[in-house]
Amino acid sequence: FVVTSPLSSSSSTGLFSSLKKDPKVESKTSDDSSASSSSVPVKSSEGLPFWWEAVWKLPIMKRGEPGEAIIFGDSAHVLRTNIEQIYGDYPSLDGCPLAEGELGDIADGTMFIGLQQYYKNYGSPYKLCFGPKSFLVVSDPVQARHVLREANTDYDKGVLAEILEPIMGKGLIPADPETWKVRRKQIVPAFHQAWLSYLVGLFGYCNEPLIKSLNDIAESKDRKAEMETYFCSVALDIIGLSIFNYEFGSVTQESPVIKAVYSALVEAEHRSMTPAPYWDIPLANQLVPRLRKFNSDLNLLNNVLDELIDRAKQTRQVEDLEELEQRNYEQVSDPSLLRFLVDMRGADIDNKQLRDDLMTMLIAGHETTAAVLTWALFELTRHPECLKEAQAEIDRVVGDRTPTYDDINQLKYLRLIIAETLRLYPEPPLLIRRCRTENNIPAGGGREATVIRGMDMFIAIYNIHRDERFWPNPDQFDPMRFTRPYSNPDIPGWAGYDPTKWENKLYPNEIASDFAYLPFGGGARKCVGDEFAVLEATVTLAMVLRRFEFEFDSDYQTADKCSINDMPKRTDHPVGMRTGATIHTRNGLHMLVKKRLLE
Ligand code: HEM
Repeated sequence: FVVTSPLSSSSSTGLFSSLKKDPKVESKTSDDSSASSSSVPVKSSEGLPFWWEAVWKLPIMKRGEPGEAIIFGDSAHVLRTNIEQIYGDYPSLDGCPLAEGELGDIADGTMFIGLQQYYKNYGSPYKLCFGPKSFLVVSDPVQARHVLREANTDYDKGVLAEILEPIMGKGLIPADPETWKVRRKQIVPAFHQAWLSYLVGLFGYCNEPLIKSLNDIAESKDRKAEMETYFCSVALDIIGLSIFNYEFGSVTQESPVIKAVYSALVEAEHRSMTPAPYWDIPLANQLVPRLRKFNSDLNLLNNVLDELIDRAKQTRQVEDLEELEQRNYEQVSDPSLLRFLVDMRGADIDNKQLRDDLMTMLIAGHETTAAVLTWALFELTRHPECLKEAQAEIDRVVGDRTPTYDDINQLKYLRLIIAETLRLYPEPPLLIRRCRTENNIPAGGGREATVIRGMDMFIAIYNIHRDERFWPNPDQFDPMRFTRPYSNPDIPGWAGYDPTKWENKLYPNEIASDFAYLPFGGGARKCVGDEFAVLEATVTLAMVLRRFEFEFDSDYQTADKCSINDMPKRTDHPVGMRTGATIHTRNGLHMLVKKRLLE
């Protein structure tokens, strides 16, 4: 979930610098939305000195078997990549061009936008070096499908796992393949239908404090609300109650535990942006004030989770999986996912593993949903016609009731709004992988490439979602696009988008789009909380949009800023975009709130 950007210390000269302007590469304008793999031909290997291929191949011959340390392979690759760059006339034998451009394009906290510009110049995949690291950037559905589904066992979470391990331990996201296999099998059934149906009511309950707070704001003199913060709070309350039966109450109060959650999130984000893992240096955790604070917050959080786990274990009632899946949740005093995991027969999990699972869920399921709610409200406020249609649907289906599971099924337009928001603002915008063994990726709409063992990779979901070869008018907010089929015969191996393939599902998924739409990833490591998240976002939007109207707070729209209707990726945009683990606003979503006049 973390976008790594180990950029800040890399200089723009010297062996390990690769980002400089190349006058030979003609930049397309920033409005171009498709990439052309032919814009930068990969140099031919004909006429090469005999030693070049030997230099390139030598480190590969020395690489060990999957599962062994990969440091050598990785360093060797970087060295080669840098040699390729310095002696620019030699081809890249893995088939990928080396991206060159202004460092500022990706160093300002919006890395995914810089990567999109390189994609327009270089196609997919291209290679990027910063500091002592190099990454392959994949921006093609056929290639993404290959890495995530067909060759998924050849890849692991690499640098992401290294960053998250101190926080999430062996939770599902950073877990090594062996641990992951066991835990995934036990966690997936916990997201069963009876629980999800019950949760819809619980989501409604968690939204009540938000509705009350917005009511108070609407009645106040200035009517101002920073909605991103409110959505973060409601998402935290929902995760707390549904995953481990803990009431954060964060919409209405602050507490040391809530602060500790945010500290963990901020630290995960900070680490993702820091080139040198100084937290691994001996004694750093005792001496660096920032790390001392983080460790004490993490301890606090771990203690809370340990206590909840102990309590759940003390009251353990072992049941078979089938019995658990048929629980009548209306009569259960603790409906949490923790309870399910503890009660499952045969799942005698140690406390540390359970804590890692809970922490992972807390972090993975909180900011992501808050972000989709924030950007949905942002886009709906910019598109009043969509907002009106959504409100008419909510009035018709739900009215003043708390939504039920059946209601969510009928709120199709609202779900399309959520899907379209996730297309434009994927959370996270990049997936991270590391190659465990040499692998060839297919050309798709780009070029074939050989990925060597140890190579780090970004799968740039943001680029795929905003490419007009897969999504016509890609920057346009158009929820109804998911009702129209689309194909593009120019992309070999891409089956196109077929709306009939997600009938009876909650959202248009990666199967219907043949991996051109990946809001929840795809393949074996696909999000386990996808339906949970769509239900949660639909309930929250239904309850909020039924009762309130919003307008942008003009205090944030000053003369020196561009219009609210411009692309939020512009740095002078009043809302703006910034990458952390997810796409945040740069300046907050400042709104004026008004009660809705209902007939
Ligand atoms: C809108 C909300 C959400 C979005 C956009 C989202 C997105 C994603 C994506 C893209 C992945 C794949 C990561 C990868 O392949 O590297 C993922 C994995 C995961 N997500 Fe979500 N997620 C959301 C909500 C949730 C919720 C609510 C939960 C739990 C309650 C959750 C739990 C997880 C877990 C445990 C994984 C790791 C799965 C594995 O590796 O087996 N997510 N999510």
